[in-house]
Amino acid sequence: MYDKDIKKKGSGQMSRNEMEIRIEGLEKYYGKKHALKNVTLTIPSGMFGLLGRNGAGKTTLMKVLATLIGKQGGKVTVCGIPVEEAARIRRITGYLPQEFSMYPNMGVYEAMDYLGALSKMPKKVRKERIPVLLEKVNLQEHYRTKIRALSGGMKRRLGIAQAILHDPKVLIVDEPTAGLDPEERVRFRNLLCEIAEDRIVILSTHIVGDIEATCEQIAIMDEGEIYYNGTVMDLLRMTEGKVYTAQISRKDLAKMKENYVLTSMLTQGNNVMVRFLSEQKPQVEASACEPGVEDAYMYLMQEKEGFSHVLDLV
Ligand SMILES: Nc1ncnc2c1ncn2[C@@H]1O[C@H](COP(=O)(O)OP(=O)(O)OP(=O)(O)O)[C@@H](O)[C@H]1O
Repeated sequence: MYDKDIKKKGSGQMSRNEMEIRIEGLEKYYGKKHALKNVTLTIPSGMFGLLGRNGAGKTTLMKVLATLIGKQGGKVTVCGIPVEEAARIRRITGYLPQEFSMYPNMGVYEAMDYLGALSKMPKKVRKERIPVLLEKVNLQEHYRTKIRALSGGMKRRLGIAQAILHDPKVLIVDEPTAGLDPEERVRFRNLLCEIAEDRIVILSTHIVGDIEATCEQIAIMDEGEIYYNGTVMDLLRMTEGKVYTAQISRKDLAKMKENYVLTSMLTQGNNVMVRFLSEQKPQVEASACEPGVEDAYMYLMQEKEGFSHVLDLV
């Protein structure tokens, strides 16, 4: 339901404690499947990235925060409100799920207006707010366009507009850039950064580039557990001095793969430019280089699972 108090008490007036999500010892099971294992995390305001491969538990965590599913153990508060108080949380939270679909036969403005009416937003407020939001997501020229006729990127942007229609303090976005072309992906990330100026925005993704470009604070999840929580800068520092590049001949590639975790390869004629991880100075002729988030992620997974398993990720 639309909460008039949100207008009166903007996020700018909230105390620091109120503008964070606290998760302590969170446990979630689907039957016997242990999907979240003792998850402890504090999410501050701004853009927060949740990175992990498919099945890591990201969607499950997002759904608990959005009060779409319950939990079995632990304590979770969103801006000071316990997740058990679902109605209060929903008033301050916007959610864009992985599979987002919205009334395909309605026009863009019509659908937004309908959603606003459903949440009891007064007509006057809808008339003021919807045009501002559609301009923010760059759909101002598509008021009458039927939703089914929008491109994937436009639909995603409309998804954001509907998720922030009630001016939530928290926006949760699950895997938003999958399937978008590079231009749309950049536009979408920039939009999220803008929205995060005075909110908590959680971006869950398995695409390292999305995190690298937008988030200062991140968490890395795997098999229901948090393996890293901190700044991107600190994550990169962990991998400093462990990333190398080398030009090798194609015939040496198999051997290289046996000995090192390769984080990228670029074929150049009969040669291959490889980027790889090595704790010590490698035996092959190679130059040290600055780590990127992808290198750091692979390094972390190698630490966690051992060399042979991480090869499956490449
Ligand atoms: N409703 C469900 N019933 C049973 N198991 C589930 C259910 N939903 C998710 N799981 C399992 O819980 C684990 C975590 O799934 P989750 O969807 O949260 O991961 P994810 O990181 O979001 O991955 P993806 O990006 O593929 O959605 C997976 O092993 C998944 O198979």
